Amino acid sequence: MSKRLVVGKDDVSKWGIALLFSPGSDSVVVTNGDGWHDFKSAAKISDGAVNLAMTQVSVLPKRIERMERHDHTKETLCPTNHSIVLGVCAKEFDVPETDQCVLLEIPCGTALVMDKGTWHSPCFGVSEPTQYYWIATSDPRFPSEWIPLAGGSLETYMETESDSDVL
Ligand SMILES: NC(=O)N[C@@H](O)C(=O)O
Repeated sequence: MSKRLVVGKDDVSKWGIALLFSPGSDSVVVTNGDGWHDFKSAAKISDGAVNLAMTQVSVLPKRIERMERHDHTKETLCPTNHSIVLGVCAKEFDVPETDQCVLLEIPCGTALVMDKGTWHSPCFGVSEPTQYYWIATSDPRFPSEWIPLAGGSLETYMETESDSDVL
């Protein structure tokens, strides 16, 4: 069974940066008002105009067969009401290699800003079907291509023991 790393808790710097929307996190700037708390990313999540998308997904277990990547844009993944999991492979690889892939869990209250070129699968719900937002520059000059994993598919499981509450 592939171990999952948890965004906001574990080191995910091979694939991007974690945003932890919580007081005391270096990844955000906090502003407080009467009945509200802002947690704004300390760094820009993009260097260009972006699109906002929502993807509706089923629950684990899922077998990940293919990944895509974008050399022209970072991509930010934001869970809504349930934690999500995806497979990633570092940008140094020409194709996604199964034995170099890692499963990342993105708990509610966090987001993952993937580096340009990071191989990634879609996300799936850890314990429920859910939906997540993603933010990236969509550019018809760079169409997305889903590439088969070299080395066979990646199995994902519902692992309740690692479902994380990082806030
Ligand atoms: N489904 C999903 O997450 N897609 C995105 O990663 C994308 O870049 O298309």
